[in-house]
Amino acid sequence: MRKSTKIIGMSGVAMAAAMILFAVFGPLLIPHDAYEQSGPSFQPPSAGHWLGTNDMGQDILAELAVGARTSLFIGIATAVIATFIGGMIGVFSGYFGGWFETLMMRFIDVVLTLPFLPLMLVIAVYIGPGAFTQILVITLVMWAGKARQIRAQTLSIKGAGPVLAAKSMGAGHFYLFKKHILPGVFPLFIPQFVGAVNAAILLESSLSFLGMSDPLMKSWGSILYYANNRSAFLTEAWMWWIIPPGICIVLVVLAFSFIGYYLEEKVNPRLRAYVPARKRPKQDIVVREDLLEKNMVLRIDGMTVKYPKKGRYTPVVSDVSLYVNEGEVMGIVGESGSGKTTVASAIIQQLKEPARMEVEGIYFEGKDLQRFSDEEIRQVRGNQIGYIAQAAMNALNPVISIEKQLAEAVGAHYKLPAAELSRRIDEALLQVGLELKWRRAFPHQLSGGMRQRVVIAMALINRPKFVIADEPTTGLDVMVQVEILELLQKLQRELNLSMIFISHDLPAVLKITDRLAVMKYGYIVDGGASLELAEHSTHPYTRRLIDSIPLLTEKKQEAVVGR
Ligand SMILES: Nc1ncnc2c1ncn2[C@@H]1O[C@H](COP(=O)(O)OP(=O)(O)OP(=O)(O)O)[C@@H](O)[C@H]1O
Repeated sequence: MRKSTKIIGMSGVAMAAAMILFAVFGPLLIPHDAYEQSGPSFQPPSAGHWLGTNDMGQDILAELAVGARTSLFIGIATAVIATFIGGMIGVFSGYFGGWFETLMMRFIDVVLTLPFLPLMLVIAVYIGPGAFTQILVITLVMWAGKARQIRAQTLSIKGAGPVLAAKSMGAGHFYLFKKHILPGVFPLFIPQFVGAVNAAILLESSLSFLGMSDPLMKSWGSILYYANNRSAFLTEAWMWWIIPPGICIVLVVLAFSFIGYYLEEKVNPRLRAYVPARKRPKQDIVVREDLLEKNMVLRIDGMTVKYPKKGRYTPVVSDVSLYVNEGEVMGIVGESGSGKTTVASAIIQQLKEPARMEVEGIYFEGKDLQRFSDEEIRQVRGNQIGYIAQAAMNALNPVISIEKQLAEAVGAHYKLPAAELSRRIDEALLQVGLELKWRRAFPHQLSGGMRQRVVIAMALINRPKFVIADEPTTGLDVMVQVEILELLQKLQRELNLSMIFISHDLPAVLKITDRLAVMKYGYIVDGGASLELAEHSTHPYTRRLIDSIPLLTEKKQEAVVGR
C-alpha cells in the first residue's frame, strides 16, 4: 500500500476518533448549566457580545458536544442498518436469483424514485419528528443503493471461475457462501458502510437545517437551523454560531472519507498495487554510430528487473544482454515465468511500478530508449516498434468495429486524410489475409485466428521496421497456430522486419527465428544460431526443451530444422 494512502487513512482515523471522544466525553466535561441553555430556549447575545465572551464560547462548545452525539449516533446507526439490510438483500438476490431477485430489484427501482423530503414529512407526521424518524427515513432511502452494488459484486463472484469450479465439484450453498461469496463481498461492505456514515451525517444535518427534526434535539444541523432563524448569517454571529458546526460537519465527513479511501485501497488489490508512473523528462540523446554500423537495430546491455517479493526487491530478469540485427528474427524461449514478457515490456519502457530496472542501455536504432521522454517513447510504441502483446486478441474492444480499431492505431500517431486512412486499413487487412468484408465486423464475429490476424494488422499498420511478438499463437488450435506462424514468417520476409519472437513453443521458435536466447529463472542460460542450438547445444536445459518436442525422432528433425 502507498505511504500517502496510509497517512490519509491514519489522519481519517485520528479525526474520527477525536470527534467520537468529543461526542462521548465533551458533554461530561462541560459544566451542566452551559448546555442546559442549548436547545430552542437558547438565546444568543447581541452580536457585539460574541467576541471574547468566554461564557458564550463555552455554550457553543456545549452545543457542539451535545450535537456531536446526535449527528454521530444518527450517522453510525443509519449506516449500520442500511448497510446490513442492503448487504443481505444484495447478497441473497445476487446469489439465488429467481423471483426473489426480480421482486427485490423492482422494489429497489421504486425505492430509488421515492422523493426524500416529502417522505420525511409524511413519516414525521405519523410517528413524530426525532432521531428515530430520521434514522428510519435515511435508511429507507439508503439501503437500496447498497443492495444494488452488493448484488452486482455477488453476481460477478458467482460467475467467476473458482465458484464455478467449486460448484462442478458438488459444493453446497453453505460452502460456497462461506468460502467464496462472503469473503468476496465482505470487503465491499466496509467502504459501503463508511460512505453511508458520511451520507447519513450530511442528510441529518440538511434535514435539521431545514427544520425537519425534533426541535428539542440538538445536532449540528439544528445549531445551523437556529443560527439561520436568528439571522446569524446576516450578523457577526455567524463566526461563532455557523463556522464551528460547519467545521465539525466538514471534519467528520472528511474523516470518514479518508477512512473510506484507505479501506477501499486496502481491500482492492488492483488499487493497492497501483503506483503512478514516474514522469520521464526530456534528455539529450546521443546516437551510437557504432551500433548502426554493425546493423544492430536493437541492443540491450546488462538488464536487470526487480519486483518486490515478501518485502524485498527480487530480480525476475538478471543481467540480460542481447541484440537484434536488421532483418533478423531473434527468439526468446523459456518456461512460464522465466522473464520473457518482462524483457519485452522493458524494451518498450512499459514496465509498471513497482518494477525497478537497472540497465546499461536499451539502444533502438542507436538511441538509448531509457533517455526518451514520455512523448518520445509514445511515438516509438506502435509506430517504430510494433508490439503484438500476449493474448492481445482477447483484448480487442468488443464494441468497436475492426476498421475503427485499426483507425485508432493509426490515429495515435498520424493524422491521415480519410481516403488515405481507408486505403491504409484495406492494405493492413489484406496484408494479414483478411478479406475486406470483415472491415465493419466486431471482434466477436471473428474466429480466434482471424482476431489474431487483426492484432497483427494493428501492429503493422504504421509500418514499423521492428516488431515484438509475445506468444502470438497462444490460445489458438494447432492448425491455426501454424497459419499464424507462416503469416508472420511471410510478413517478416516481405517487409524485411527485424523481430523478437517470444514463445515457450520451441518448434515454433526454431521454425521462425535466426538466433535464439534460452531463458530460465530470469537469466539467459543458452543462446546462439537457432539451428545450431537445436542440433548441437549441450546445455542441459536447452537439451531438455528440444528432447521434449513430442514427435517421432525422424519427424522431430524435420519439424525442428525444416523451414
Ligand atoms: N507486476 C508484477 N509484480 C510482481 N512480479 C511480477 C510482475 N510482473 C511479472 N512478475 C514476475 O516476473 C516473473 C517473470 O514474469 P514474465 O511474465 O516476464 O514471465 P514469462 O516468461 O513471460 O512467462 P509467461 O510465458 O507465462 O508469460 C514472474 O515470476 C512474475 O511473477
